[in-house]
Amino acid sequence: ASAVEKRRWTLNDFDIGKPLGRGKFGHVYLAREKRSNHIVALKVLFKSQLQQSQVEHQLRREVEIQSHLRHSNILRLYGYFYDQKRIYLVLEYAPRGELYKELQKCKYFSERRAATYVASLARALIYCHGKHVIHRDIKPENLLIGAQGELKIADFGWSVHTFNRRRTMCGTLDYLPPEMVESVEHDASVDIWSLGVLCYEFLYGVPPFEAKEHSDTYRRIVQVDLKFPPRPIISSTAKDLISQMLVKDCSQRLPLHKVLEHPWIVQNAELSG
Ligand SMILES: COc1ccc(C(=O)Nc2ccccc2)cc1NC(=O)CCSc1ncnc(N)c1Br
Repeated sequence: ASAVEKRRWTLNDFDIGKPLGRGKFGHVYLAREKRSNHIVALKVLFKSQLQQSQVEHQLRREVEIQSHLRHSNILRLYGYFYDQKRIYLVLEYAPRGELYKELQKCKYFSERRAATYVASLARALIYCHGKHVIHRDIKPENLLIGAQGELKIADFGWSVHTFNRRRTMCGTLDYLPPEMVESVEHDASVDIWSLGVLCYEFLYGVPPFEAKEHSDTYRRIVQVDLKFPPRPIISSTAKDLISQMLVKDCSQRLPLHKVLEHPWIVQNAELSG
């Protein structure tokens, strides 16, 4: 049986360790599954909170989606169990923690590090789209770092299967493409836009359409008001890739497999990344 084989887990199957952070709707703890000694992250969600936010169906869909996803750049959801008041998610533990903290610490990443992350995210999204799953909420807060420094997409709180494309507004505005901000039909190309926003933020330390007021961010997104600051100095190939992903017409955005062939990625991404 695998290290964390899926059985009817209860809380007694785990030794609970330090708190790892406050994820969406709940707290996350380091934990060890007693039988296998396997280290995991245990996320505790309160049923009452899920009920009042009407996200139980979302969680059920997410658990269903995650059970079919196996990719080194996607954080595993090994399984779940519940008791009277709580639902517990047994998650893969990412030993090097949260990417956004790393970005805050470094201010911005080198072009090699940014390209390595973008390449691994592109591969993870190609894998998801191949399974008709769009993520729709790729942002630094949802990214973790594995033991070898590799990126792990960690929260599918808003993912949907493409056949039931939703118009719901979700997550912060910064990462949403025009079609979601204007809440019209959207498809897998939303993840290409978000990857472009992420690439910009990895290189400059701030998202491209950031503004004080929500309404200004909204306007900058729908107008694709993309500007490249003079500092830090970024290569023209990096700007070219970002400009090909942050395109208003979703059918004109650079497809993910073309992202992996772009000169900036080919010249800068570490293969292992
Ligand atoms: C596959 O990862 C998830 C899958 C699902 C959900 C989730 O809450 N879904 C959800 C919750 C309510 C309603 C609808 C969806 C959340 C995560 N992941 C997380 O919350 C990340 C927890 S923080 C952490 N985890 C590992 N190693 C670390 N070092 C850290 Br820090």
